[in-house]
Amino acid sequence: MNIDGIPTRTLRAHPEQRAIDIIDQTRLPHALHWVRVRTLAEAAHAIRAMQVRGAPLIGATAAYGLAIAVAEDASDPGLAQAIAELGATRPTAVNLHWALARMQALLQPLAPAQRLAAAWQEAEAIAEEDVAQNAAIGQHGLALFRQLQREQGRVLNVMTHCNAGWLATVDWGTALSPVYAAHDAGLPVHVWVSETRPRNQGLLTAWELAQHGVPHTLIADNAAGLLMRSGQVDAVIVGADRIAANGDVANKVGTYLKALACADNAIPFYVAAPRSTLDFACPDGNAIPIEERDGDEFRLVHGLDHHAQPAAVRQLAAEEAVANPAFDVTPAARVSAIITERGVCPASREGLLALYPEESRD
Ligand SMILES: CSC[C@H]1O[C@H](OP(=O)(O)O)[C@H](O)[C@@H]1O
Repeated sequence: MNIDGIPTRTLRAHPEQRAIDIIDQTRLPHALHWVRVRTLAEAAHAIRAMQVRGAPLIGATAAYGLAIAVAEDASDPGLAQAIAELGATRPTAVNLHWALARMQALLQPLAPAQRLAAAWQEAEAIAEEDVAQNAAIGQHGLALFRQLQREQGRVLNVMTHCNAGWLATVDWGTALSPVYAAHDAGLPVHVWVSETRPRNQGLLTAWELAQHGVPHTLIADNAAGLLMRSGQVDAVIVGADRIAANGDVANKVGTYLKALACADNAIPFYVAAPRSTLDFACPDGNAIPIEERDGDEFRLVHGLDHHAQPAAVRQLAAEEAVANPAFDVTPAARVSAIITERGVCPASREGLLALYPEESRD
């Protein structure tokens, strides 16, 4: 897709070379650098090191990573090893595990010789579904924004947290898809971009929005409450890494605090996510694994010369001195609505099953 003529697709497949190109997001916003992924090890590294990040993009990359792995070794042990290696990269985003389970269900019954073509085709299907679903999320979210903007009668001030833009998906984004749809429709929107520590995905959102000329303001995540209490925020919209069957939402750490502040200021709190983020087998937020990442993500300030890092700082920040949970859980009661490709629903089991009746276990 192009927004304002700027390519916004984050993953390019090269079936003839059995490889994919991805944007190395650890180099953004300073440099837009594409990396070719040719092996299972490179695909696993890209996810683990967050060269690719964002729940839907992680899922699509894992699907292609499995297709690349099958080109290396299509045997049953090879398939099992590749699924295990990719599945161990990051625990919270269910999209990764959903994509691997879908690929495994397709490939396991096939003879090894049939697996490569089928794997590549299914990975492409997963990627294209993500594009279409995120575009639909944009339209459903746009309808909500139009209603809010009519009520305000001025520029709509929307806050987001972390990056749930096109960089976090194969295309369009989830939380930012309604923002792009509004921008393209001429609906006046301004975005408060809440920064996230330690990986600074807020800068990715600011970079994206700047590419498209969408008015935005980057803020420290802790400034959100001040803006909400002073009437400068009309809605908050975020992505998700896993939505449990009861509507509890796992997302970048700091999301829960936004939802609490929204409740205290009567501001709607929306979560935008495609089907691959919904986990109907996960009963509630307590069952969602929260990724704990390496403390060096806090200790080392990227962009500076690591070697200049004073030894004393590293000594002070000993192993046990740093906790680095990458996500938190927002209870369904603090979520105003979930925006999916099938429409908008309450954050509840009933609400989700009304949109996805095929998932009912009754
Ligand atoms: C479109 S969902 C994006 C979701 O993923 C981000 O996490 P990470 O950057 O660690 O992969 C964050 O939670 C976003 O909301």
